[in-house]
Amino acid sequence: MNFDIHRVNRETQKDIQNIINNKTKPPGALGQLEQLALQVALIQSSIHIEVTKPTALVFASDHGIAERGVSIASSDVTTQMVSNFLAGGAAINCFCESVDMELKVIDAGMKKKLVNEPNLINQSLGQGTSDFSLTQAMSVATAEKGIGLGASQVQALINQGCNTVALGEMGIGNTSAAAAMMCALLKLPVEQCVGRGTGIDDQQLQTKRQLIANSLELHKGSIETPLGILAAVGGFEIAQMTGGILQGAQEKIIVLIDGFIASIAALLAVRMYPEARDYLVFCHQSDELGHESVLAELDATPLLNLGMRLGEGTGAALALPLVRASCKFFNDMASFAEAGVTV
Ligand SMILES: Cc1cc2ncn([C@H]3O[C@H](COP(=O)(O)O)[C@@H](O)[C@H]3O)c2cc1C
Ligand SMILES: O=C(O)c1cccnc1
Repeated sequence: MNFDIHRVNRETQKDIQNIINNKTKPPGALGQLEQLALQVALIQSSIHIEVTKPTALVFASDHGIAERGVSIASSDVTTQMVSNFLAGGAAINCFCESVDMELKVIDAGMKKKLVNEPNLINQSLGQGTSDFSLTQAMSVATAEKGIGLGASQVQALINQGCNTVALGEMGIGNTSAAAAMMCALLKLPVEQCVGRGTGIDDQQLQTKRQLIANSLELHKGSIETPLGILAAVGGFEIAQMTGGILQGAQEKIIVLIDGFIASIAALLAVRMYPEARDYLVFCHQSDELGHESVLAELDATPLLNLGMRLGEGTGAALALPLVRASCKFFNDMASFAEAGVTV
């Protein structure tokens, strides 16, 4: 799967910055919203910026490593939560509704299938990954297929007029996969990457760290490339989120990145195509250990820090009003000249 991703054109950056500086406020007084407006204006290459048909894609899949007691929940909960999403009862449903964002749920490879659910998009890569403490989570071919499937899902949204996509996930055990990927991508020890996920106790955390350290040793021959890392210790939902991010960047839309797991997909995408970074908006800082370092690596200052650690795309949905507010002030706030304000 090849992407044709270009950085934003920065020739107009000075003009855009001038527009922002001439708004009726002290220079820089809108803080991060000013950088956000600049980023969106560069992405859209326009001085009228907007959010159209914003959509959250939640990719759900299971993880063989979940059999090892690395989560407070069993893999069954992945499918149960997907039923909850489809019934409108989860946090992501509430937040999408409250910010007027469309929500789509994708089976990226759940262990337990759901039948007769017309609103569940089937892009299953299998019934969960293999246990990466024993073998590769998936083949390289499957990892590539996942990237392609995620990309096609985002392209379908773009075709319908969406210019802002949020990537979310549901997958019991996926903080183990994401943390293992983080160790491999950043060459950091487990103590700095592996956290408590859903809230495991000290004993489980020790088990999780040991398992991941041993797994990285097992896979050391195949974790030299981003794709190799995804195949060895990643997840089906992480593969599809990565593809979605890359397609969004290729098509120059706003890509909203949620918490720890989505940020690992973003890190992987940026390692594959550094140009993709320009299109990513980092929405919140999760309380999951490791997220802060991943954000620092990506030179990202998240918009929100609410002490959340949920995933599902919840942090991304909550940041959408800030993106809209940035567009609004950029388009409609009076300049000093227009308002006759002299400073
Ligand atoms: C009821 C419930 C709802 C969730 N919604 C998101 N997650 C989050 O927790 C999981 C990752 O944590 P770990 O690696 O510890 O399993 C993912 O499914 C993630 O989306 C949930 C987890 C649970 C239990
Ligand atoms: O930040 C996240 O994405 C996260 C953290 C803990 C559990 N699930 C998701």
